[in-house]
Amino acid sequence: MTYDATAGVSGPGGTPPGPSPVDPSTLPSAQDAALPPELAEAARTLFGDRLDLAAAYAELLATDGVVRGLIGPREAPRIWDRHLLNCAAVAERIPDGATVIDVGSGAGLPGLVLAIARPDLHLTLVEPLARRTAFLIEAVQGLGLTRTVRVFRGRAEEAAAGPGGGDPLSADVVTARAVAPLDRLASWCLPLTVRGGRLVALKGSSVADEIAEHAATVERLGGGEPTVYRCGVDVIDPPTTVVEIVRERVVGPARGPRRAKRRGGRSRGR
Ligand SMILES: C[S@@+](CC[C@H](N)C(=O)[O-])C[C@H]1O[C@@H](n2cnc3c(N)ncnc32)[C@H](O)[C@@H]1O
Repeated sequence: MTYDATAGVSGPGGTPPGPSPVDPSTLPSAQDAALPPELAEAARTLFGDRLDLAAAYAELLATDGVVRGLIGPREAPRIWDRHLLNCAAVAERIPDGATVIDVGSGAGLPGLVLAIARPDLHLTLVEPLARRTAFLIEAVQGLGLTRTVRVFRGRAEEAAAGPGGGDPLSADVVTARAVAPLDRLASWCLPLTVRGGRLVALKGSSVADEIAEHAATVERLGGGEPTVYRCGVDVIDPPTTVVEIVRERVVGPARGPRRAKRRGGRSRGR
């Protein structure tokens, strides 16, 4: 596990080996990441004057991201609607100047997209896999986001415990997309959230079933009632569905069965 507060460089030769060599004729091109004209208005609304930066990230995903096996080749032509716009819409749920931890960032979704759309946020991208964090570090540097984004290599549970015996990571908002079912997500993400802060999980159409199944566990973990919001209404179609859970109570780690207390207070050694 490494804690990279400055999004340090993965220099030439420093990148772990990716998948086996690819036939150059099948390599994705920057063309695949071109913003489709029908999405241009939504992209301008969501990224404003950072649209060029979003386009640079789209290109990186569609080329390097595909070659290094971080996203599937079939995703390249869908990068804007399924990934960038879908994730950027969630920015409306995040308060000004908030600290944000994105758990299971993968290739930077939604964390890097939020950093691009919202320069007022401070983000930590939490991702355990070396190949992915190498890509993230390079992307953060290449896109000029080192002032507001850092990359933590490790699992959410390790970040919450305090990396290398240091301070635990925490943030006002913890985001996650396509990482785990709601019960596991809450157990990983609520400990990373400040009290009164919230988990914002991007979910699909079956979110109501997931909430029904896991609400009791979420409550036990100190979470409030899960609430569903639709983001980007009238901007993207379909809007992005998120479920939010406020960390209402700080619950300690699970303990074993309680021992019966002795009468008369603490026991004395004999
Ligand atoms: C299906 S990918 C989704 C990546 C990205 N969020 C997206 O939407 O494209 C799930 C990611 O979660 C990461 N992950 C799995 N368990 C994790 C944990 N306990 N803590 C942090 N990340 C985790 C995986 O390494 C993987 O990159």
